[in-house]
Amino acid sequence: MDEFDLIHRITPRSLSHQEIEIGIGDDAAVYHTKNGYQEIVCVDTMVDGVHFLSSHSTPADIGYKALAVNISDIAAMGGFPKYYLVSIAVPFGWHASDMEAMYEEMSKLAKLYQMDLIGGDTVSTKGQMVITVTVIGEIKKGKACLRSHAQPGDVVFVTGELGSSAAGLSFLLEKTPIKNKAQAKYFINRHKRPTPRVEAGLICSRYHHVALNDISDGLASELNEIAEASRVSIDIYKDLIPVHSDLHTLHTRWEEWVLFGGEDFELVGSISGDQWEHFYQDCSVHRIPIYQIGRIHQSGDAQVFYHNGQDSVRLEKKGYNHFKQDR
Ligand SMILES: Nc1ncnc2c1ncn2[C@@H]1O[C@H](COP(=O)(O)OP(=O)(O)O)[C@@H](O)[C@H]1O
Ligand SMILES: Cc1ncc(C[n+]2csc(CCOP(=O)(O)OP(=O)(O)O)c2C)c(N)n1
Ligand SMILES: [Mg+2]
Ligand SMILES: [Mg+2]
Ligand SMILES: [Mg+2]
Repeated sequence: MDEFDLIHRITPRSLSHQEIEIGIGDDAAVYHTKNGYQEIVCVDTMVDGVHFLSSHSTPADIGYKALAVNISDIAAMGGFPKYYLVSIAVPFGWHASDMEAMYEEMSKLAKLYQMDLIGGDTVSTKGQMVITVTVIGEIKKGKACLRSHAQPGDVVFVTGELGSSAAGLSFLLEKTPIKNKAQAKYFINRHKRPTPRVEAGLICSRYHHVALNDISDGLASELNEIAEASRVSIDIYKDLIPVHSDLHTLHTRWEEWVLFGGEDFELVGSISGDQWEHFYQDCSVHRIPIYQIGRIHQSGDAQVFYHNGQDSVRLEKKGYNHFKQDR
């Protein structure tokens, strides 16, 4: 595999955005920015053995998820994605065809949002595959949905079922036995191919002072981030959290998947009570699932409470933590 040949092969033949002056092919990309908009930039890295297993995921799966998780971070700001850059450390065993399959899948996902690949970096590694994707998006000035926007009285919501990605991972890692192949396939797909909630994020950005976060590390962790950034407390109710109807049949510890599993890439956030009904209808019209799961409360210290019938427990900021895994 030749590096320059590879770059040539992955260079897009056409671009969706006229604002690009220089894409792939020079020392850096150059594009024009629009008046009245702000740019949003994020980057997330995925590592073989930590974020995926190359023995269980195809290059296409890996490429898809590396881009999707970054689009999800743009969605979690209420923005829309425009450009992406891909940096890869390629293990010696990989073939040009693997790389092409990976880029092809990213390009398919990018097309759904008219995103353009404008650069990246390619290196070899004696170690594991590492892929880092940067996404640049846009949002109307002052409309970003910040973690610090939650206010006492707000309704807390999520955009879809939680725990399904963790269930899929559990099947993949053979921690949960597969009894029904079609069922396992559904959950594994939720894990490998999350759909970033771009449209939901865009709707959120049209309302006043919405707080948002995407669920990568787990509901408990993301809610604690909102509580800390907004200096509020949060109450959520077990019975209101949307989960797949089969989830509880898969494992006795399914509730841990819901609260701490992560990688569902749904959005969790809050909106004022007086906007809630209108917002809910707006989402319904656009066929975006939205569920109220709790309320924001005034508080001196930022805490998250999980109510289960008579019981209520404090949800700690635990979930996926890179430096607290068994190594
Ligand atoms: N190594 C790093 N250097 C600088 N900033 C970082 C680094 N790692 C994370 N951040 C920043 O810390 C914040 C939280 O990161 P992270 O938890 O990865 O966000 P997310 O879960 O939305 O991907 C983000 O603003 C991110 O840009
Ligand atoms: C092989 C494997 N083991 C464990 C996991 C679970 N896992 C890995 S990283 C992660 C959290 C999300 O990744 P992170 O890099 O923290 O994303 P960010 O919060 O920055 O978006 C989870 C739940 C996985 N996806 N694959
Ligand atoms: Mg991150
Ligand atoms: Mg995020
Ligand atoms: Mg992220």
